[in-house]
Amino acid sequence: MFGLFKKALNKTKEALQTVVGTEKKEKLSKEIIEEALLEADMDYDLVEKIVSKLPDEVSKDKLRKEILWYFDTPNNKIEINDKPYVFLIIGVNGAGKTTTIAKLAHKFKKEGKSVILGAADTFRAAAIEQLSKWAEIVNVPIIKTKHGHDPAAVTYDTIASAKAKGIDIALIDTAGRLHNKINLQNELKKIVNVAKKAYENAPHKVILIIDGTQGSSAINQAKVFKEIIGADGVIITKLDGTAKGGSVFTIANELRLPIYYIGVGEKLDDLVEFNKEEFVNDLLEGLYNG
Ligand SMILES: Nc1nc2c(ncn2[C@@H]2O[C@H](COP(=O)(O)OP(=O)(O)OP(=O)(O)O)[C@@H](O)[C@H]2O)c(=O)[nH]1
Repeated sequence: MFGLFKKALNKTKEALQTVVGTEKKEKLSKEIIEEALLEADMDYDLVEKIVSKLPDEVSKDKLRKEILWYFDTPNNKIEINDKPYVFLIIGVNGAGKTTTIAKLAHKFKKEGKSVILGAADTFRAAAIEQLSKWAEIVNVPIIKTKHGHDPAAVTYDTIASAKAKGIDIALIDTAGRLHNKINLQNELKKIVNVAKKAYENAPHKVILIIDGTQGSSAINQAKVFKEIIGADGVIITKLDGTAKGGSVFTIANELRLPIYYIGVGEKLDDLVEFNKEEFVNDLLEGLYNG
């Protein structure tokens, strides 16, 4: 069970070790803990809250309890309880939407479910091509249209096709950047309305993809998406590529949304279901070196 987040926290561990060293520790001083958590990019206010409750010398267990106390995100698993179950994937360009859709498709297929993709990011030709390549690799059908065509129509066709063919899950990609915020808002709202026309329960989950390497700018962009369309939860990508593992706490606290998965690499299997206790355990293992 443990160690699931080791790959995600590899670089963060290295950053922590620049502060605490590499030998195993029973206790750490609260000053060192403060410095290490800030080094891992945990939000300053959060670090201050945690540290204010600590004695001078702190055991791993004590610190685990304090961090979990402030890590106020529910462990929400996605339960596929309808057919088709429709996911709308939103987020800025480059956050990892396309790769994450491929990883989700791969995961659901491994669980024996059928999947269809919808290429509703019609704003960029490359996005349609990229998703088509993934569909081929994962071996799932894809509904697509020409660059510039109506993304709501692609959404409708994807859901209608899932219904007609008895497909379990539809994963729909969306554009991350239009000409401006109003355009983006109008397009996403239209996609949601049309999804409901295709199937009244859709979309079952609107998932916001956040680039874990981007720090506070990613959080501000995520807030814009949450504000204009709403989201049920997030997936944080590229945690393997950053020493900012502490940003997971900031994202959870600022957005107040469940974290469903963490992206830990560019391969199809590099997607880990999030669990806050395990995540904190792995982070503390990095801090106390064991
Ligand atoms: N290391 C690492 N790289 C990732 C992860 N997820 C995505 N990437 C990489 O990040 C880059 C951007 O990912 P895309 O999936 O193309 O991002 P996107 O949001 O769909 O971007 P557009 O297609 O430009 O809208 C690619 O090079 C991916 O391989 C991850 O969890 N870890």
